[in-house]
Amino acid sequence: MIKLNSVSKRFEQFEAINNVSLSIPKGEIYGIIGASGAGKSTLLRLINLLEVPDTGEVEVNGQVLTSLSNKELLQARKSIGMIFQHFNLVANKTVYENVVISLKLAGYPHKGRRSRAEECLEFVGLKHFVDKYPAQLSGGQKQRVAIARALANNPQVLLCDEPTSSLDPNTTTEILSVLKDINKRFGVTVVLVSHEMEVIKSICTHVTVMDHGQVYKTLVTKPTGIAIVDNTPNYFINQLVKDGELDA
Ligand SMILES: Nc1ncnc2c1ncn2[C@@H]1O[C@H](COP(=O)(O)OP(=O)(O)OP(=O)(O)O)[C@@H](O)[C@H]1O
Repeated sequence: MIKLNSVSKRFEQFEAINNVSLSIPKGEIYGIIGASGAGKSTLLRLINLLEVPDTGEVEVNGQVLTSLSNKELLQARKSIGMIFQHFNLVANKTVYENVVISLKLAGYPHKGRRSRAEECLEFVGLKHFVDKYPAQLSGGQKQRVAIARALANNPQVLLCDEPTSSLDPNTTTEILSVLKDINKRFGVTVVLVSHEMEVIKSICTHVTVMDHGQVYKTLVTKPTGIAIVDNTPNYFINQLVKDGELDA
């Protein structure tokens, strides 16, 4: 369970998050949507204290993060993974090194690091990519590496900041399937920030609509399921002909 109690965050004079209270139930896929600048990313970053609130309390898995010492916070953050729109991989490190980094930082026992990193890469379907560099991967593959890295320390929560916004529809489908699988198999609570309505509707069971730094409304939703994307040449031609754009 994640709880925000009357949380506010200012950037200079600008109130990016204004007195937000929110409860995110354990084991759910929770969406946050809203217009650009509504405060979605800031809200997400407040959950693991990447942004420190000016006022209010943040509680994750029964721990009030806002009351912890820096050392205790580092420990608590092990149970909160995060992925980003632009993947944030280290360019001069291999796929394997990018994943093992998070194990090293968390003080994971040296002996088990390789097998744990490989296990996570296998889960995201990239076991044979261990020696590649980020530049040699597609966007979807880069996001899978980032997911493997986020999963390495067995988090209970996965924060996702626009994870599919740089990806094409087909790859978006793949990544959403991975997120859903993580939620189902490991019971990880997924918090998904996106401006893409179809993404939010497809897998979320609860959705908060943000507006001007505040919660506008929270709804319990029924996931519509992940759309299968047809990317055959004939699909594109049929769409173009149907729309009258092309003389077949
Ligand atoms: N580090 C910062 N310094 C100054 N202003 C910031 C900072 N981070 C966010 N803001 C401002 O806070 C507001 C909310 O930003 P945020 O990124 O949370 O919105 P968002 O809903 O995620 O938008 P988008 O969909 O465009 O990413 C914006 O007006 C933004 O310019």
